[in-house]
Amino acid sequence: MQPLFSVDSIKKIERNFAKQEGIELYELMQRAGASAFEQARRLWPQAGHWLIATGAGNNAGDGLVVARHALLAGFDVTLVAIKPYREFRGDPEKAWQELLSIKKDSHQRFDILGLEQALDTDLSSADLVVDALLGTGVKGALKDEYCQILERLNQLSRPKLALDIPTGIYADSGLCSTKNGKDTVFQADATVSFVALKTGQRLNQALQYQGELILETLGVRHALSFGEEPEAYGCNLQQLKEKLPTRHDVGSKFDCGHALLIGGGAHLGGAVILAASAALKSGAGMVSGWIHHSQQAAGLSVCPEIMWRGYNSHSDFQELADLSRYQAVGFGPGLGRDSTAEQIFLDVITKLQATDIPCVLDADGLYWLAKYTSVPLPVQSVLTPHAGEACRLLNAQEEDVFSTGRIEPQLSVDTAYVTQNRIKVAQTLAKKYSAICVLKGAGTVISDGEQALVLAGAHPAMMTAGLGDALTGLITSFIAQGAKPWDAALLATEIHYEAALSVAANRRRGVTASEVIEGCSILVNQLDQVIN
Ligand SMILES: NC(=O)C1=CN([C@@H]2O[C@H](COP(=O)(O)OP(=O)(O)OC[C@H]3O[C@@H](n4cnc5c(N)ncnc54)[C@H](O)[C@@H]3O)[C@@H](O)[C@H]2O)[C@H](O)CC1
Ligand SMILES: [K+]
Repeated sequence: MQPLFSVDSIKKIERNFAKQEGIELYELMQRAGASAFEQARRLWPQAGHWLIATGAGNNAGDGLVVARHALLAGFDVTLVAIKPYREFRGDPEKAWQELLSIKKDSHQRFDILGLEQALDTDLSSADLVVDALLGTGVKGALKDEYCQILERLNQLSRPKLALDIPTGIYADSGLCSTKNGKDTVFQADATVSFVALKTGQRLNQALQYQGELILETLGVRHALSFGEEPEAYGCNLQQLKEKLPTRHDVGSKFDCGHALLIGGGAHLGGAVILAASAALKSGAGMVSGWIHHSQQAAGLSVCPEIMWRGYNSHSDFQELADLSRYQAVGFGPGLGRDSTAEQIFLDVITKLQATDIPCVLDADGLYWLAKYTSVPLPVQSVLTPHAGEACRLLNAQEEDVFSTGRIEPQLSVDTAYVTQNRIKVAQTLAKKYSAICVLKGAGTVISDGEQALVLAGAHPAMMTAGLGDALTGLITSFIAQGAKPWDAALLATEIHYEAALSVAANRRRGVTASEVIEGCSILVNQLDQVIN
């Protein structure tokens, strides 16, 4: 697993490491520039003319070290200096002096352009663009001169490398700077990040702008050994594959878990049908679906292997509600917000409390949970909110129900807050509801209130209805098959994402949840082969 640190922690780790090794921070800048240079050569060996744009801080210093290596290797270099080098102080000044001191061949080109000159010059002779404008030190919206040069650099159809983090991305949140509603960010093909990964590099717009993410530790082998707590950990499917429940050669459907999906109120069948299909196709031995009777025929025609049972009213539902035979319950997709749905919520949650059957709550299940925050959830329940649902759950107060009746909770945080504080929100929700929280979004954050993991990434094809229902079905299925809810949440989230990527291939639009469910089935079976 890969630790993800705040910028403050990274700075402390750098300082403590330098102290421990008896080296200066300038040595780290040297290593940063040298390693970025090597990575750029590896990625784009044909690049003979390097365009390096520098800002005003240590990130610019890293860029000047790259420039020195490029000149020493015999390449042409054009520097674009937003701040004049004569005004540099400290380590960036040292890097500048060292760059000036080298001897280059007379045929080598070495130009330095200020902002105005750069904007007036045809820069298309460069083979590679290196962004050393701003790194982790960026605060607030980018100043105009940075926006202007970024627009120009992004227009160049040349490979682009960002040093540490693309200019315009905030390293703690992964959000980006904007101006007049447009993102002002360097669009990198690759980013060479230094020392350790910053939390924001697995979240939000960073996923769109950083390209391939390469970590150069600069010798800091054990970032965890400097007393700084990571904010979260990143991990991938390779690291999770062992969590897939074992499937034996001999046995029956009764050995492979019975998952129950509850939802699909009147006119709302699609979501629970998708969730139940995902549970079945990811390996549950048996899947039952409880759905409004008006939707039952639709469920049967889509997936006759699922045991669909219809309810008309809450009293019908009570007759169905013997929950003891299931190993996991997925609750909420398309359930609805009427009084029947409310009764069903209270009924199911109360019944499950008396068992050790984990419950995965999604969609309208989360809506009702926000109305009844004080109703204890079954042990090891899993909540799967997106940002909007997370707001509702965060804002919900017990007194909403008990003192003021069922009103919409007072808004105190909004989705922008959730997006900006994804790790903290997932941790807070997990604590508040004593559950595992799977906060969906660009970089899904999973927390049990203590640890937090960032999984999956972002893909344009995933912005489509039904994908969340599929995830609910997958988590429920893995729990039913024997995985611990925490492991099931991690595994399902990553499989869901990887399957969506592979199903989407080159498509950015029009990928359906049904296709992703098929993709999950294929991926689960591939994992099975790898493990066995
Ligand atoms: N500490 C080390 O020795 C190492 C650092 N590395 C690299 O350093 C950067 C972080 O450097 P820092 O000087 O803290 O910040 P920046 O270079 O990113 O920028 C600071 C610079 O930018 C100005 N500024 C801030 N906000 C804005 C804004 N919105 N618009 C315009 N300008 C802004 C601010 O005034 C400062 O002048 C890190 O990312 C690494 O690349 C090395 O990795 C190794 C060791
Ligand atoms: K940068």
